[in-house]
Amino acid sequence: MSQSLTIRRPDDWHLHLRDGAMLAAVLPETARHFARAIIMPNLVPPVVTAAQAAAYRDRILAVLPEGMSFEPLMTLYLTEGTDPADVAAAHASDLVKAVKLYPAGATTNSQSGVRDFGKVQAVLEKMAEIGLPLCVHGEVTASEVDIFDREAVFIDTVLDPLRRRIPGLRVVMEHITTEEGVAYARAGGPDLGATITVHHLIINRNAILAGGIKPHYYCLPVAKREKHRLALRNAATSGEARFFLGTDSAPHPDHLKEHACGCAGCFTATNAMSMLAEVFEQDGALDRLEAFTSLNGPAFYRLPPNEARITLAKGEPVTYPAKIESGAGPVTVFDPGFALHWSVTL
Ligand SMILES: NC(=O)N[C@@H](CC(=O)O)C(=O)O
Ligand SMILES: [Zn+2]
Ligand SMILES: [Zn+2]
Repeated sequence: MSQSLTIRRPDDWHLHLRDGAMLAAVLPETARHFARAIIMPNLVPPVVTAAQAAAYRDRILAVLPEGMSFEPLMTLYLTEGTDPADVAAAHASDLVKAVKLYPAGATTNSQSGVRDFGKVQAVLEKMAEIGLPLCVHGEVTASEVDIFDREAVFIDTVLDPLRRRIPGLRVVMEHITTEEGVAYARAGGPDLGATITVHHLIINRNAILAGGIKPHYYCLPVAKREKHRLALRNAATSGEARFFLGTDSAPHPDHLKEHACGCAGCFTATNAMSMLAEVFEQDGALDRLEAFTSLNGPAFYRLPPNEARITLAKGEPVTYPAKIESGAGPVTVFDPGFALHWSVTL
């Protein structure tokens, strides 16, 4: 018997589109299935001001293929020099949907991020006042903290004190990877959300390190032990409003992934929905896929869910390209390590 599932068109609440030829190459991979996405601002140089966000939005829309519709939801990269008035104006004009906090040095292109939180207190207070969410890459960067502990330590030593200092600040814990992240998100009120990637639902740290080093499974935050993957599966498939999809699809050309100092990031835009349907089916939770991909994110961001629908159909194993061409060389599509049977049919 063939099976199919119709859900509201999904959105991606954490996406890297890059710029130039890479942008043109990866945008259709997302726009094929997703109506909207929160666009990460970690370009070089970063998207710091409202004017830069408006220009980036125009560059994205300029390379959107004929016949595709897609709405980029822009973000600003928080720096110690960010002007609260510029942030408020960008929000008031409806251009910007969130501000992104990168602790300096935490991840790809985060060197302009925050070192001294005292310097961003005023802008965070302004954001709390106007209800503009702060998207947080939640890892400490101290070299003495083990890389597998950096998320849990961040929650205790940075995120929780920050939320206490600025009551009412709306926060999205981006790409959570630990049971501590799940528990903290669950304990927060309606002003706290958390995105979960597709790849962190599928791999644990063995995928990166056992049987030879696998650079295409390396991302930040790095995948953790199996118990953490299971906690993420439980959260994503629970239907709980605070958890929603942010793929963190993060393309890097293969020559920079397969490198002595390989870049962090998994490229999942191409097969994200097929992988998610497979994962939710494995967990007997297909009836909660729509909440995760299409309902909980808009509700957190106070946007209407999409009216359009997509249909996923189950059949013979799906074929998808192993790599896409990017102008900067091929980009490997994330390989979940098992066959996918669900495809987006319309
Ligand atoms: N997730 C990643 O491993 N990489 C992201 C940055 C980020 O989201 O931390 C990137 O921009 O490549
Ligand atoms: Zn990040
Ligand atoms: Zn990211």
